[in-house]
Amino acid sequence: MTQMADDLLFSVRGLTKHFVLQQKTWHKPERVLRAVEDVSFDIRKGETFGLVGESGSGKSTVARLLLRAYSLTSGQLLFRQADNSVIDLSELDNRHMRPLRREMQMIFQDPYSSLNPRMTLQELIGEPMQLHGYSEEEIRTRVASLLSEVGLRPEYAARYPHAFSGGQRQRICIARALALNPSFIAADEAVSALDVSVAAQNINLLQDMQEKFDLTYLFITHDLGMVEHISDRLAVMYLGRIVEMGTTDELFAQPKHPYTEALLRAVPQPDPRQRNQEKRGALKGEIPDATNPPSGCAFHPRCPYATDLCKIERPAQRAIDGRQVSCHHAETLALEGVGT
Ligand SMILES: Nc1ncnc2c1ncn2[C@@H]1O[C@H](COP(=O)(O)OP(=O)(O)OP(=O)(O)O)[C@@H](O)[C@H]1O
Repeated sequence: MTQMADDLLFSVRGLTKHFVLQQKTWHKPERVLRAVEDVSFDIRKGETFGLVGESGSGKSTVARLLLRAYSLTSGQLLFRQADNSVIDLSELDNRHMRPLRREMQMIFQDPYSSLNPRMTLQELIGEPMQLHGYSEEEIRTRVASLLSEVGLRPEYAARYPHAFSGGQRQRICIARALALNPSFIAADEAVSALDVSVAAQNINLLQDMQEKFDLTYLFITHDLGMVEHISDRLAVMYLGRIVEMGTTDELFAQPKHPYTEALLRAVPQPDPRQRNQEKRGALKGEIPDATNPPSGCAFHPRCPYATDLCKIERPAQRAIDGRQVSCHHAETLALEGVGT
């Protein structure tokens, strides 16, 4: 039988996803896009694990791999099922994944496009239950209770999504995600499109739901400011790899990877003394092409601390002060965090 520590929901080892891009001209060789490369982490039961990094760093691909919306190029993906048994999802085909899908759900950034405008809230939230054979009566009762759980009135069930604001539509998505009583929800930029105050309300709702229904979250965002209050632990991704991983408090207070420091610089600071965006370590340039990654450390072309070694040799991931870091100079750099 497959084993993992009792307190874990997911144990991910060597997760890798390459997309083979077909060339338009037949005589050109295929190009391989390394979206996720040798990523390992654990997600503990009941925690919120944050995944941060710029657009294109591979966050959504990791979430889709965890839910097995994509096949893996390689790696191991252990998951604890509702009956407490552990299963390796990496080898399962669609048919064997089907019964497991109810335990894992995803919420996306854009509540406008992820809700079918021609379906009522009753149909939208009830659909997953219908697919799993619930009776009409069970569905009606559960939709009404889910609507009130997410702060919407049960009588809204007959309405269509266009009648609701962006924040309310996101709540409809949350209700739909909760319909089958999952143990795990991946929230992919779930509140990024919302105004700050509406985003904060929906984060509070997610936290309330987590406590009430014993949920474990993977919370994905490009905005470090968003994860500070919701995530227990964080992994920072750059060009398909995790460059730093640790508790949110530690990463914010004292980053050990220059990329984490640079992302922290972009977090708006309420304290005017900390508002200088041009400080040492501010992020310049763009994330490189994942079909042609830089040599050595992939971050070296943008890193203010890069040395010749960084250009040649890719740093291994090492444990430093209880954190996982891949930077040649992590022990010697005195990087700046933000006051928490
Ligand atoms: N289905 C796909 N086919 C080919 N390439 C893909 C596919 N999905 C993602 N990619 C590529 O994989 C890389 C990682 O993308 P991914 O969406 O996982 O990043 P991300 O960090 O979630 O960014 P974003 O927030 O923009 O989605 C990108 O270079 C992207 O273009």
